Amino acid sequence: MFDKFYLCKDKFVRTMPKPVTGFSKLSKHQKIDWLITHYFNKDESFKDILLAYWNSSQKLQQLHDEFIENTISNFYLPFSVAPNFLINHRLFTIPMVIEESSVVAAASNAAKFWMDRGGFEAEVISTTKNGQVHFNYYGEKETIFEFFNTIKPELFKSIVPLEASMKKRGGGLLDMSLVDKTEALEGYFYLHCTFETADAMGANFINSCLEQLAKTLKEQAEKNSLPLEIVMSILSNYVPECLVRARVSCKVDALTTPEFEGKQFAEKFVRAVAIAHNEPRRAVTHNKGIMNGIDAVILATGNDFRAVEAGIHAYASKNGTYTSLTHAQIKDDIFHFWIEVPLAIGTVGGLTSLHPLVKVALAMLQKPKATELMKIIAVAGLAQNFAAIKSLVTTGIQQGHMKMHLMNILNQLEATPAEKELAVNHFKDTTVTHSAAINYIKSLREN
Ligand SMILES: CC(C)(COP(=O)([O-])OP(=O)([O-])OC[C@H]1O[C@@H](n2cnc3c(N)ncnc32)[C@H](O)[C@@H]1OP(=O)([O-])[O-])[C@@H](O)C(=O)NCCC(=O)NCCSC(=O)C[C@@](C)(O)CC(=O)[O-]
Ligand SMILES: NC(=O)C1=CN([C@@H]2O[C@H](COP(=O)(O)OP(=O)(O)OC[C@H]3O[C@@H](n4cnc5c(N)ncnc54)[C@H](O)[C@@H]3O)[C@@H](O)[C@H]2O)C=CC1
Repeated sequence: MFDKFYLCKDKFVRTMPKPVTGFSKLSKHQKIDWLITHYFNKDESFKDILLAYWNSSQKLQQLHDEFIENTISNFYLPFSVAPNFLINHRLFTIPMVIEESSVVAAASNAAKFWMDRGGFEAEVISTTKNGQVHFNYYGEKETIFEFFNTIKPELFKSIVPLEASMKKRGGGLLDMSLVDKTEALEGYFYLHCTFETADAMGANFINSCLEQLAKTLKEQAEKNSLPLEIVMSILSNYVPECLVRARVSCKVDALTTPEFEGKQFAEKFVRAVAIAHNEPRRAVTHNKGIMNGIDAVILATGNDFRAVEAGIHAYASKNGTYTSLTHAQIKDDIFHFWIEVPLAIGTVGGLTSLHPLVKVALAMLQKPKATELMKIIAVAGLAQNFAAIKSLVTTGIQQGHMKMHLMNILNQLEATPAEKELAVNHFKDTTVTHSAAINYIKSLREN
């Protein structure tokens, strides 16, 4: 498999396999064979695994193959649902795609809890996206600002054909301004452009507009003998003007359950959120719990989770310190809990109309507009955070999480269906730990 071994600091190290050219032009089978030869010591069992995940429908498999490049197989994640989400008085079952046990149970648990207490309220605060044309200019500042103001109508005109359809949908380029960043970086300016993109996330639409704007800017600069150099044109995934808020509230007494007293629970809960507001080490984990919900719906609805993640974490740091995305308070004996997150997502475009399971997810959500989906996603994040904090300040996270994780441990131990049934019963009233599960299965097998 490897070309040769060589000695390095008294250890034998295997050399890297040879680089390959033209890999992208090989067929799928050839790509797999190349990998099996060069990385798997010709062990065909790896090939069997890859092939076992191919879809039996050739058409469906080809669709997946063509989503990205150099595809060799499919990587499954569970497609799950969390029912009983009452959002603005409408009941939803939310599709979730995630690998981590207990997330869906937690979302369902929080949904059920709040359904009995009036449900979630959600509102979209704003929907504006943005992008920049970054350029270098080392001349007089006054000249470039004057030039920009003169050619602004020309810039708008240059993208008219590109935005015609988007305009019909109520979207398009909203405005443009010239930003001077020379204090941060010598000679650095950018055109800051704002857009509405209706039901699309809009990345490709915005990028096309920006590239045309850059071209026009360059042409006009040349006409006016202005020494201006375009560096790049790209949308921003920081979208603090594309914001959604979701909230729950109820009387503190209404939080009382057989396990805990409402006032004490609410105070501890508010304290936990305050800790996340004041300590970045906690804030990161707190927000990770929120992203459990958000990412799962983003994935199920075919949206771009990298874009959403990057934007949300930047928003969590907007005041200079990384902090909680959720807020909680008790006012006049009412418990309030809310989230505010930027979400540039789409219900058309991208993968949304291509992946058959995304179609199922969007149909399950009653074919939402992008603004509706923003609300649902924010609610999923809030619910997830509520469930996690509820556990953290009462039973601790491990009790519920490990109860759900038990099946993964049993699968690792290759437990039989009978062993699984016995183990689930055994751990109903006993805390699950990895070693406790191993010992239990061991004891079953010894007897
Ligand atoms: C795990 C639970 C829900 C158990 O909670 P429980 O009270 O033991 O649940 P239950 O068995 O009494 O069932 C009540 C309801 O919970 C849901 N539920 C319950 N079990 C299931 C299941 N198997 N499948 C689907 N739904 C389930 C379901 O809605 C069910 O109602 P029903 O369907 O019976 O009418 C609870 O302990 C919980 O919410 N824990 C929090 C778990 C969590 O947050 N997990 C995320 C992973 S940990 C992490 O990554 C984030 C973290 C924690 O670090 C973030 C942070 O620090 O902030
Ligand atoms: N930095 C980033 O976030 C980047 C993301 N991307 C990718 O771009 C994709 C998203 O870009 P989009 O432009 O949204 O997708 P897209 O390129 O599929 O375009 C969506 C198109 O749908 C049409 N459309 C039909 N009905 C519409 C409606 N009701 N509202 C709005 N548009 C409607 C419009 O022509 C619109 O331009 C994602 O796959 C994302 O991963 C691409 C480049 C960079």
